[in-house]
Amino acid sequence: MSLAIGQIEYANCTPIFSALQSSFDCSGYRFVRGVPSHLNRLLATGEIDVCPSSSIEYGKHSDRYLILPDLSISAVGAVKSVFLFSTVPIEDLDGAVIGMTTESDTSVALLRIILAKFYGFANRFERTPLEIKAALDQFPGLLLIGDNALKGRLMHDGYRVYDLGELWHRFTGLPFVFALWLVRRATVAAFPQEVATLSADLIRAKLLAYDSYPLIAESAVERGWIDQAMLVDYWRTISYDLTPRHLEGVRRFFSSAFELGLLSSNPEIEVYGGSSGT
Ligand SMILES: C=C(O[C@@H]1C=C(C(=O)O)C=C[C@H]1O)C(=O)O
Repeated sequence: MSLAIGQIEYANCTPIFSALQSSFDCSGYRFVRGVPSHLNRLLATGEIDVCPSSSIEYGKHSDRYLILPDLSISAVGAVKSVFLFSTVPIEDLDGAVIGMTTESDTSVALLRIILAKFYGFANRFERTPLEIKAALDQFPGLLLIGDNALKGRLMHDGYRVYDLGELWHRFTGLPFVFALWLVRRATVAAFPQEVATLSADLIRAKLLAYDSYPLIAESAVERGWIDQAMLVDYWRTISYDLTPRHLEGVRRFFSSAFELGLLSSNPEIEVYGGSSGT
């Protein structure tokens, strides 16, 4: 038996996976790479067991998952990789059709919440696989996440750029949790010891990574397109923790998504190991 672990192929996941794979026994794991929206589907159908998943995936199928403790991909303010790029000021986007990446599930919901609830706008949204320039020829606004957002910022300077982590924080004062580490309840029942070991090792890997960003960045694959100092700065911007305050952010996000009809229920938060995080 091996646990199938989803591995998001973005720079934000490099530190924890590189620490896990270099310092812990991974012989019992199979790593499945992909973008978040694809991995969310594999987790929902049981093709993988554990994954740093779009946080809204927990809200959609909370009956299937538990949340691994002390882990997330979050930001307290700017996140530096979830951007609304636009050709006009955000204040002028009321009524516009906004393009959105096909790779995200959480940030697309966050953008809807920000524009509808915080700005009071009525927009339509269209998923698009187009690259940034072609998309912004067609739409006045475009949501990108992960490496495409980082690259978009580095390689194009003619657009306005709004950081969704920063907008969320400005309007709520709370951290925003983009990803939660989710484990299938069925996997916990079938392989309790393996899940306990993985959960503990991931927390240790996170702490190891916190102490070794410059070293990890030296040989990271992302160095082909981003320099070491920027990569380290990006990782230091992200919060990989899951504190009670982060969980407050998750609850606010879920209740807003529920109010807008983006979730069919407002789920209870259940953390693996029994804590509700409060
Ligand atoms: C901060 C980020 O967090 C992510 C955003 C996700 C989403 O929008 O669904 C999912 C996983 C994370 O990779 C990012 O990708 O830039």
